Amino acid sequence: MRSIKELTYVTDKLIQFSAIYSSPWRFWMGLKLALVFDDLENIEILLQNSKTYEKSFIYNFMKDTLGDGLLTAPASLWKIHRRILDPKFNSKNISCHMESLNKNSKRLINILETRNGENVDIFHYVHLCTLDMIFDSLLESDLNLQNTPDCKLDKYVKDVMNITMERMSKLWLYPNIIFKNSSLGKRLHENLAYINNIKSKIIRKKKKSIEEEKFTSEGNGLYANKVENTSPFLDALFESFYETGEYSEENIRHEMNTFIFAGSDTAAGTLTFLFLILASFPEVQNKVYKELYDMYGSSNQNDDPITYDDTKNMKYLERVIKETLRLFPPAPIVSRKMQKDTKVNDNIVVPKNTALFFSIYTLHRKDKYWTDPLRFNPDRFLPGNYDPKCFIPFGFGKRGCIGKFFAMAQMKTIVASLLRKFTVEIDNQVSVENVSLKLCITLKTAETILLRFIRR
Ligand code: HEM
Repeated sequence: MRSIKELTYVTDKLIQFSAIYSSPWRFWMGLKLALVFDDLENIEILLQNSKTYEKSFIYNFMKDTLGDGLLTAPASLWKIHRRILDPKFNSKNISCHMESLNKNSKRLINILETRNGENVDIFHYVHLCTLDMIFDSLLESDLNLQNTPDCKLDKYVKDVMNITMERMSKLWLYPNIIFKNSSLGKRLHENLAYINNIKSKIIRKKKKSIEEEKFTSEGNGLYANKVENTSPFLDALFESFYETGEYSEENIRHEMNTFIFAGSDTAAGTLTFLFLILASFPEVQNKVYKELYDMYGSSNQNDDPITYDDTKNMKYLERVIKETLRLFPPAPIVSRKMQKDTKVNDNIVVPKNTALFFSIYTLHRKDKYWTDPLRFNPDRFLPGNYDPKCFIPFGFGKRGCIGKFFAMAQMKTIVASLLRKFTVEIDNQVSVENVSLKLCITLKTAETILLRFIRR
């Protein structure tokens, strides 16, 4: 796979090869052997294996941006940092972000009200909204990008992904020294400098507030006098920085970038597919609305905001989101490096250093695991109707997504907020088969999706 076109349309290739070859099939990337798995049995064994905690070389392309953040960290550092951050993404800590999720969804409602009935580029708006949510709730900074068009942060974030993708497709840009001096490398540097500038302000503000609150190591520890309403995530990073040194300032910067990128683009991509589906399948949209109407009647979100418990009760919406993630998983492939020669089963021994690719995309579309796989059918997710092991949009095993509960709360709040207020329409309804896809680090629609939000 050498040209950008082939890499961009990798999902087509995956489908093509997965139909011809049985899992695992192998290919060479230059001198590196790679195996692609899309069968449940081997994926389950391999992704749970502690010998596959190390990420493959493919993640090195993201290192300029994410450094040793969780997604790209070597296994030894990842274990320490994941242990620190894991508790910050449990239900209790997610529920404290609901105020921010409601506030930023309301901003999106207000913007769409001004565009009532017009065609809008849905990805653009939901991307701004998810970025606002990450900055506001996790990084204690209400940037309000949705109402600050002069701040081009979303454009820089998007461009970083485009540049990374372009580099992956150009073999001559693989050596760091060549890439850094290329025009693409310089553009990446400029984009990251812009994002860094915003992060520096956040770090300065956090340090100042810690000093002002006199977080001393005496008495009950650093956070003895902790102010309320701070972000558990940011607190954990700085607590570890001051108390144990397990996060350095550079690690904190990389972790912030990791959450900015991993937490906004994935959800925005999924929401784009989801609204496209709702506009194309009005019967599904009506059912989601009915569930919301049963919960809220025609009350206003100002008077009746969405609580974390509400999001857990949105059972039909949850199935619609799951069905969207099944057909359009934002991370269609994840990859690992095998650290030792490993016998997977009687037929397969994977040699040390082999790059393993797990194709979530084809696993989710195989008729071996899913009845009528291309049919959009949320009810396949009713309890007992499916094997949860075949559904892994958030990855699998210990290196799976840390933000999955946050992501579900974020996406449900946005969808529920918008559907309480608007119906969604599209000029030409689509079917699952004819949604064209591209890979730009995460899975996206190949074309801009224009939808109309019409006030109820
Ligand atoms: C629809 C939304 C999302 C999907 C489908 C998704 C999917 C994934 C997947 C498949 C992985 C594993 C990657 C791998 O194995 O290489 C992952 C990892 C990760 N995700 Fe998510 N994600 C989503 C949203 C989020 C959000 C909202 C956040 C942050 C708040 C987040 C933060 C992360 C981080 C930090 C990792 C690395 C975890 C580690 O290696 O310990 N993700 N995600």
